[in-house]
Amino acid sequence: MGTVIRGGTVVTADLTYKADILIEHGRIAAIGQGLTGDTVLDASGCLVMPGGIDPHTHLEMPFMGTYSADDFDSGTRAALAGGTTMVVDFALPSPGQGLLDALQMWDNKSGRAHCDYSFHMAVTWWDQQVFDEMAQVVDRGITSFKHFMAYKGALMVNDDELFSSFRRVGDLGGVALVHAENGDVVAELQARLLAQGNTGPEAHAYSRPPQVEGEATNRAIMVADMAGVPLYVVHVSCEDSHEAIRRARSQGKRVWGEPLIQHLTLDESEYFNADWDHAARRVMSPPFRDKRHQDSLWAGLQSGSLSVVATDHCAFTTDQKRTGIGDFTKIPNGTGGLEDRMPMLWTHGVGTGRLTPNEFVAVTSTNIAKILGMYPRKGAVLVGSDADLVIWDPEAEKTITADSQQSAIDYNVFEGQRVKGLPRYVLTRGHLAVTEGALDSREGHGEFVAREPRGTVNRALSAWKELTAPRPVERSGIPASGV
Ligand SMILES: NC(=O)NCCC(=O)O
Ligand SMILES: [Zn+2]
Ligand SMILES: [Zn+2]
Repeated sequence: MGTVIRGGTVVTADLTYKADILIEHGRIAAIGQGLTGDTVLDASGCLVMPGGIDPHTHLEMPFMGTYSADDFDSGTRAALAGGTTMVVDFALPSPGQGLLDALQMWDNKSGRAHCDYSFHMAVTWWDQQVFDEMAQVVDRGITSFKHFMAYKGALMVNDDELFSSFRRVGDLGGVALVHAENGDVVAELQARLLAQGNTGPEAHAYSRPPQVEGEATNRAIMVADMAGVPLYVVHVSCEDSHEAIRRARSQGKRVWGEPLIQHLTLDESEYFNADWDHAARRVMSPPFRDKRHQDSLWAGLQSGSLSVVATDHCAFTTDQKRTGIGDFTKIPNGTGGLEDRMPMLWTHGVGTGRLTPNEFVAVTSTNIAKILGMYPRKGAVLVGSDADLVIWDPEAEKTITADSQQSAIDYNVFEGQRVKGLPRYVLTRGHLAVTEGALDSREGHGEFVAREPRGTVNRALSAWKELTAPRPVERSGIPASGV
């Protein structure tokens, strides 16, 4: 007979209405009035929404000489506790490593997941093997390929590699992702700052001004346009990058931008804290910005020029951060946020009137499900969709604290923040994983979600590129050669 969610208000990206929901075999079986089931969850006073999807996590990622501290166990527990029912992580080949080989490593790690997951494949180097294996990666349901324009000497790819890879992704019907920062300029600024005796975490922010992000975002947009591939810009932190995306979209280019909850709610003053640990714990790339940039990001979500709110969850312990004492370039880059994204965005977005509840659903779930080719299995409240649902109590409150979090690290960048709006229940494919903050999730419950290439945006872009492709002019009378 299944589980019934009774008496709530269903909120999707485009609709708000009162209805019960019946769940059977992990999927939504019926939506209507007066539904019955073996188990009844009381949703009175609550909103029933698609579970959050975080398309940007780095769980157990090898990076800067260490591994990010949250793995698929603690990371997906954190996700569920905060109302996120799916994560998309990055399979990251080390330079010279094959894509399929890297995928095998990520397959092994993800067996511990408590919620569903998928992968983006990173392109960190380029040759014929990478070109060939990209097709097999797409056949396995991974249709998005990430490129780092920063991290020179490690993950960074150059423009020729970027163009070749973007063309390949376009031909395979996928989406190109970029971390857009000019890695050459960052490396120069880092060296100069260190030489001048700027060794503390604040120098991390000085070494990555908004211009390095704006320049790289513009470049990636132009390269993607020439390659004929849809582009998704991760962790957009500033007006300089947002402006490039906004302009591209107004010109009809297929570009999406993803701000993070950290950039929306924390600012650069964190790096000037007198406590080294406090500042280093917040070192991430791009760094936090000033209020003007934050306002730009919020406006982008309101106007639709930015599409998705993610976390880039890449958590390091204080001990790991301390590797960079005396040299800010050695502080592992990354912050957490998986458990806090939904409550923080609700509090600072819906709670302030910047976002409607429907817009909240769009930017935390539905938009990315469409962009990545998994809608309406994910990101929807429809009969047949996976029962990944969050029953959201807009009146429930808590104070964020590391002591009560699922994440394995010893601090929380949002420590002490009061949030209003929390999950009453969270269901992952029908399994009740969270009840008012108490977790009852299962390690290994999470399943890999294969995605479809050649979505509607790809097809439209391909049709346009084909129509406007260079063609030789047919000429009847070609003059004889002068020789
Ligand atoms: N963002 C960050 O600082 N760390 C994670 C890796 C990345 O996304 O660049
Ligand atoms: Zn990045
Ligand atoms: Zn990232």
